[in-house]
Amino acid sequence: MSDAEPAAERRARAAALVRAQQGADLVVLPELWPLGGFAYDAWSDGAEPLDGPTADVMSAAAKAAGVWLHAGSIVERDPDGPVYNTSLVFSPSGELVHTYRKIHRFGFDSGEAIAMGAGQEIVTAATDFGTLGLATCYDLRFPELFRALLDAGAQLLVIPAAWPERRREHWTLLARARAVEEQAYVLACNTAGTHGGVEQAGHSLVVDPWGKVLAEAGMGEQVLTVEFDPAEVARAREEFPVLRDRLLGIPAPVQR
Ligand SMILES: O=C(O)CCC(=O)C(=O)O
Repeated sequence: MSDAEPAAERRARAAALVRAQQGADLVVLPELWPLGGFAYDAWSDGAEPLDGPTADVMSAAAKAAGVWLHAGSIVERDPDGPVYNTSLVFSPSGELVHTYRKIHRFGFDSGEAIAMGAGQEIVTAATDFGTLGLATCYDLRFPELFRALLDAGAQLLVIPAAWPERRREHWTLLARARAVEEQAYVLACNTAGTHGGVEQAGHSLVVDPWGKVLAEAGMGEQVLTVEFDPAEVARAREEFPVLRDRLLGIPAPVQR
């Protein structure tokens, strides 16, 4: 992905990649890819509604391939509010069945916390092969969100991202931590190339409920194809039932 590539070309290229995945169950794209990820100068002009050009193209691509499609995120223009970093999930018939507005906005060296509104809803998506739990990029650092997704029934945690190369160790470590902690699959799809001059980490990865990395991409743009058994979530939770030992209600701290 290069900063210079126009959104229409990115959409056409992404749609062709999705169409080529016929026979897959689920396809996942990264965060904010139509606008070149974290190139926040482009966000205001490039924001689009939920029935805008990215949704149109992705709906058609999901339908043509007959796949569940987590189409990464767009800058959503809400006519009544701010813009949001919003993920889109399409069914194999091309229907937009779920959206998720990123809850934790990245405020460190990015304008996201200023430019975007914060999502307020925990979102899960029931599919033919299990329940997806939706999170986006920086959300990965906040385990309480993933506990809430677990409690809402999530079995496969899907995390599109635009994570920079300089913190790649955190990306892979946190993806594995969330998988072990929630005893769930983690499907973490990251951008490659540069956004606004920032080198992206690539290294999309799929982690099983035991924390084992089943597949990991390199730094460049690539399609990562992974076969796994969603029933492993139930097996892992049964075989090593650590989630049963959760403290339901943290005791108040004692002053000594
Ligand atoms: O947390 C990080 O290190 C990166 C987060 C980020 O780039 C994002 O939320 O898009």
